[in-house]
Amino acid sequence: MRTSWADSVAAAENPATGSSANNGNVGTTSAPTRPAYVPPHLRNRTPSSDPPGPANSGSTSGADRSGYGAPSGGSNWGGGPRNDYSRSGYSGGGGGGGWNNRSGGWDRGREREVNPFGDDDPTEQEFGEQENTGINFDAYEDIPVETSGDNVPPPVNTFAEIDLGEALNQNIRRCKYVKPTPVQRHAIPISLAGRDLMACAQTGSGKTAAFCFPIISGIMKDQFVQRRPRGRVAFPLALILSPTRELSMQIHEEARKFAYQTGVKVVVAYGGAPISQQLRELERGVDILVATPGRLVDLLERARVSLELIKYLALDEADRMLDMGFEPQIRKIVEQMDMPPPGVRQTMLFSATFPKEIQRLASDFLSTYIFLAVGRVGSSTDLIVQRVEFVNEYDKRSHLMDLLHAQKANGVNSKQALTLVFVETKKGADSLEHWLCTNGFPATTIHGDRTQQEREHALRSFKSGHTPILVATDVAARGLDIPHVAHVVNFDLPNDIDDYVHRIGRTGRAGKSGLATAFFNENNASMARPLTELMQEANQEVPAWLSRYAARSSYGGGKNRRSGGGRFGGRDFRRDSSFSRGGGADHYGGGSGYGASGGYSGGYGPGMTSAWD
Ligand SMILES: Nc1ncnc2c1ncn2[C@@H]1O[C@H](COP(=O)(O)OP(=O)(O)OP(=O)(O)O)[C@@H](O)[C@H]1O
Repeated sequence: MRTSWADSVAAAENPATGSSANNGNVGTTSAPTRPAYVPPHLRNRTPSSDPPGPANSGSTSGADRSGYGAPSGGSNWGGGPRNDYSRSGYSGGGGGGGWNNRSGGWDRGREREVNPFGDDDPTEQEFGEQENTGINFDAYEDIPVETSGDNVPPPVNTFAEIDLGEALNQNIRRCKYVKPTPVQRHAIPISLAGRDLMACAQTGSGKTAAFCFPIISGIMKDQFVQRRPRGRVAFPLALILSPTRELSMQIHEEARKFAYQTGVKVVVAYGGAPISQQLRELERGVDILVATPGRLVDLLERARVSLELIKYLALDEADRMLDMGFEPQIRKIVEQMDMPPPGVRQTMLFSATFPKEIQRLASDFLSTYIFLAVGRVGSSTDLIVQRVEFVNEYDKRSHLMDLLHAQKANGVNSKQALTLVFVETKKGADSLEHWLCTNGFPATTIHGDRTQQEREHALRSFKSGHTPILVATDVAARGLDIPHVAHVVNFDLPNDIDDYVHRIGRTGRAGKSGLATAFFNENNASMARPLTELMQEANQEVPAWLSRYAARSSYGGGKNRRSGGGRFGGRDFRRDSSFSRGGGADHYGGGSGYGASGGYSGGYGPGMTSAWD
């Protein structure tokens, strides 16, 4: 059996040169014919060289309760560099300066913009030290892909095949993305063709870039972007919504890298942080707004943001955004404010899981969309070794201790092998963190009762390896991309298999392997069957005792029906007759109005069902 620690820290092969796949002439041929790109918020304005003030600087000093180490510098969490966008840099102006032209104003802008890669010398060699040199793409080669919808644009094999623009291509090289991941291969051409998209791809497979690249590229290329008034109200062109503050911050950091020196300005707004700073940042102009729904509603109600000019709407973790907790806020933002309707704006929904009920809801927000499934909907990646152990409630702490001691005994450098422990409640998180610390294991915690400053500090401390154990509630379950998470422990199993998929997806990312251990006992009986099926799908060894639990349990509805039906049924809900309106030929017409009868089939074929009963 693979050992988690060795696996997770082993750098995969395929060191990237960073330039091989992107040496094509993408974007260069059309430059002379294009007019200069001037971001709309800078039009009608006299160029000036005075830099704006500091952007949201995040927290820096909150002492962690664990008392283990201070956060190291250079972390991506909070404390971000200033969005020091040079105004003169956007002028481009005459002399044939196009959006991919490096002369004139464009270059001046490049000099002044803070380098989000954390290195002031943006040479290819300097970027060679980045994380992504170890991607094992072979892990994704034979992944099944399903698309449905009308006239699906064909996938690409390289970034060079897509006209993203030279500035963006250069950032892709800086990120050491040598070639697109499968979801990027399919989703980027679809989005660039202007199509609405519902995309489902496994955790850690590069969905962020899949929606960021077309948005950035689209804004860069748009010669007819409306002039936007400057002043108290911000008029973003793209809106990216995500369910948690930390995920919004992460998307912002990523998008800033992708948008570096493109002239596209990315701003983030999330709760728990001072709104005044975010307002100042918005006033300076925004092309792409990354936000959590609550803070965005606040900004909209204060009339400080208008969605009138939105051309691109992306929902990350879209199924979470449309579940009962968030749906009213999302509907308010998307349907009841001034956002252009589906068909006028372009909408992209991404997640690793997409229950059919949520697909149906989501179709309200889309127009004639394409459904894309990379891998099985809601499946976990088989890069993650999944173990389930029977542990009674009262034994959980000592069992965790045994695991941690075993890891320590393996002598793996803790900075390269982080452990993320998921628990059910905020109190449980605090209490477990305290217990771990008093037993000599540096731990910190993230959950909804901590201040935003504490949350950000905890993440920085974990990410840097200063505190190699993070005890978390589901607030950390989705989207967070933390290198070196080698082990995810489900100390308390969630009640929903999709939550499990997202939690374990914090390891085994971007082609690397990882380990996930779940503590299972009588209280988790309802999870036995979906867990068993998920593990079988991912070619994991299922303990005999768990199979017996699964055989005893039955589905009485509830949340644990596998997303989209897994391998046993359809994925795109439009293919499921119980969701169609009269079974007509209109299944792929997209849009709203599918007469959902609530007849969720679960996707489990009769043969399969009997195998479990
Ligand atoms: N083409 C690429 N080449 C190399 N690395 C990549 C590529 N695309 C993305 N990555 C890296 O893969 C990691 C995972 O990407 P990302 O966070 O976008 O995954 P995700 O699919 O959104 O995951 P989740 O479902 O957990 O939100 C990131 O570190 C990212 O930088």
